[in-house]
Amino acid sequence: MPVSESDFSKLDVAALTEAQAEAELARLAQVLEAANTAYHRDDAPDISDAEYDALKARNLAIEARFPALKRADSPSEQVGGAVAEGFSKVAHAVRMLSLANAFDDADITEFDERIRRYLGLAPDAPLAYTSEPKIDGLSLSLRYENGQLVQAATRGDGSVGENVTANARTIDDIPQRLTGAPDILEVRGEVYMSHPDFEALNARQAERADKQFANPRNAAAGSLRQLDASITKARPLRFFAYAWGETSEALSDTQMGAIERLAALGFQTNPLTALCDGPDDLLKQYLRIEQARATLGYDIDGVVYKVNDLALQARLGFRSTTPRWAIAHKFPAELAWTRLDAIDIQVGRTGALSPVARLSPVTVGGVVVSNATLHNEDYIAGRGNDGEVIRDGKDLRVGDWVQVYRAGDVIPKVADVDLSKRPADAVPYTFPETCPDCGSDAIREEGDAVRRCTGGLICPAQAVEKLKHFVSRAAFDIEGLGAKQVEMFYHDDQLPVHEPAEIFTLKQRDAKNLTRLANRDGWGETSAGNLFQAIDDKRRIPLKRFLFSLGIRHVGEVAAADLARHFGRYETLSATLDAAAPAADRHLQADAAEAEERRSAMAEGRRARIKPARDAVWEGLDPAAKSAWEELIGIDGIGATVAVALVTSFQQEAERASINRLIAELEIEPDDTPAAADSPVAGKTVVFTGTLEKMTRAEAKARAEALGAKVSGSVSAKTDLLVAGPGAGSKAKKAADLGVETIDEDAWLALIGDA
Ligand SMILES: NC(=O)c1ccc[n+]([C@@H]2O[C@H](COP(=O)([O-])OP(=O)(O)OC[C@H]3O[C@@H](n4cnc5c(N)ncnc54)[C@H](O)[C@@H]3O)[C@@H](O)[C@H]2O)c1
Ligand SMILES: [Zn+2]
Repeated sequence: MPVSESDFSKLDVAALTEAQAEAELARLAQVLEAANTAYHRDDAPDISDAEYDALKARNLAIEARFPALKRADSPSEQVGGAVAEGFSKVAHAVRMLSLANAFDDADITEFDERIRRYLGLAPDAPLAYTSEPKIDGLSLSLRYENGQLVQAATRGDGSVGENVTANARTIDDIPQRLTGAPDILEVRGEVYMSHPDFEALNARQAERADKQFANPRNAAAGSLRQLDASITKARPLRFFAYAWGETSEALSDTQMGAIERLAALGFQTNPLTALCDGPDDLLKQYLRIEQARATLGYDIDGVVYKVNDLALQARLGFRSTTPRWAIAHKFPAELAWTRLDAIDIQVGRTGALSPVARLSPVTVGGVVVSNATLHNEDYIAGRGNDGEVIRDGKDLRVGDWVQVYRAGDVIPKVADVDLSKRPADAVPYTFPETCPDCGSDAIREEGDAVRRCTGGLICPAQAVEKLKHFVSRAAFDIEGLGAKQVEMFYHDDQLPVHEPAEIFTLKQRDAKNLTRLANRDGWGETSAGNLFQAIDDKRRIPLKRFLFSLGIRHVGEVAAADLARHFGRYETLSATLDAAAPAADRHLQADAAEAEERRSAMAEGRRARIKPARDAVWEGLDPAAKSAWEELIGIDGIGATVAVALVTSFQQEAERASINRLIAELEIEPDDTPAAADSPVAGKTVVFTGTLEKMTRAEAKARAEALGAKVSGSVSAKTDLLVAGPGAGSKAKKAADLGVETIDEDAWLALIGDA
């Protein structure tokens, strides 16, 4: 496929023409500038660090291939972002730079080779480095004159930073006064926030309905860069010193010596700082620090290596934005190791027992992760959905050292386990065979990876989840009655709500109670009155919302809307479900018969005869049941799975009784698509087949439905019209057999007035 001009952002750098490269550099300059502003100035990044790093690397690669195209405002020449408004500016006596990045082992060997070349050192000449964690916070420069802290500044764009002196004075780790320090000393390091402090801050913010911080780095940056220093004071910030700017006399002649001197002056320095004698040693230290990452209690995003000898550092000097004598070896963005502290079982609305990993918090891809899904019992045991071996068959145990994986916005997963770190007393996890909530048997049906509680309505966990679903946004959406309130009423002795119908009897029951809701703690006349009013407002409800709110397995918003559109009225739907019940049974029997046939065919070494096996089961079924069933599964978007789930819950006595109690409280609005009445296809059942050339199948369906037609997936006696494009097969034949009118796409467009 030819790549259009606007698509070359996806092109390989090696494939770019000069013109494309120029346009791409312009695009990258703009995108990176916006990302820098969001990240550095507003402390609210809108792309992930990995995405940012990839864009930056792409920019560099294009510049390397087309040096002449490098822009005056090239992102590779810039550090950080501009000073935010409201702060006074501080010009740095010595620029505050960034660090070059390394992502794999080869980058580190190259780093060492480059330095040796630059200095003219033989490959075997000794060359020592320091290695230290790369703290994920923001850098700060502290200026001391005659031992007094006189100024604190952020990095800003590297040359000019923000004056945050008053803010820095509120941080306990930062000494106000030094003894025995050079007359002029600029100490540089990282301001950061610990995990527990970060969590407590976000909890406090939530209580005040204030903004949540995505990760400790953003929280630290947002807290330090406050125009009102009393806000900074209330935020528990910390500081690690690891570098220096202007000094009136040298701190030491080595990096390590300088760090020790800073520690002696009263600064916090990182205890994992170590001296290494070459790339191999650096990589060992990298692994050590990566493994320690989850237990540090604060975020690090890599390991920094620096040439130890300060005289050599001076000879190596700087590129435009980074020193030649240091490099940041970054951790992979989406992976992190941490401890599996516990496995909890959550019971869902449909009874599914879902195992959840409770993890020691670790930041992965810019987000703190403390929970991850473990899918189901097979996954914990090291088996995939089809019984295949996963993670080399390694199971997961409480206490294990596990690798957490997170990509984009997906729920974090546990990807791997390090058996060498398994505690001696770790035992295989036994998945519960009873519901942790109600004690009912939890069983696994054949072919289902999930174990389910059989308690149904008597299971509190299921009941509460069902209620939460019932009041959710796309369902009844009752103002003032969210997940929290539902949970509260579920456990309330005076005014309990155990099923949806009881929501609608709250007001009436409350009136009979000695202590009225309005007189309870946290409530008043107004709030109780508002709640009852909001509930009354939802007594009239559109059919599709009603169906969705029932929380029947497989019946999501789309299926609910399809059903509502097809049946129009609740009574029609429920009558069809009742009529179809014997057929749904047969369908399940046919599935069982098919499985049995497959098994015996396999054992007998012959080909399975699926169709005859299934067909035999259907013999002698009441035609009314069969036609109701066919109507159901003929609805576009509704398959046998949905149909069985629907019929089963409507046949389940307790559940049906609960639905009937609910209906008694409601007025269900029939679904009649507006503007449909005057269309020639309104009320008609239409089937599309073959290739449509002027529209997609989805468009055709949406358009037909907007005009009040019902779109079905299969041809039956109830079909009014078949629209057949080229390649129409069995459906066209069946329509001809049944005498159903068949037209082509153009005739269809003419009929609905779209030609
Ligand atoms: N998501 C976004 O939109 C976005 C935008 C801009 C930048 N970023 C992220 O910010 C980072 C780039 O910013 P950068 O230029 O500050 O580079 P950097 O953070 O990768 O490296 C330089 C910084 O590391 C810090 N550091 C921590 N520990 C250190 C130590 N022991 N020794 C020396 N320095 C140490 C210093 O503050 C220094 O300024 C990248 O991780 C990038 O992904 C993200
Ligand atoms: Zn249960």
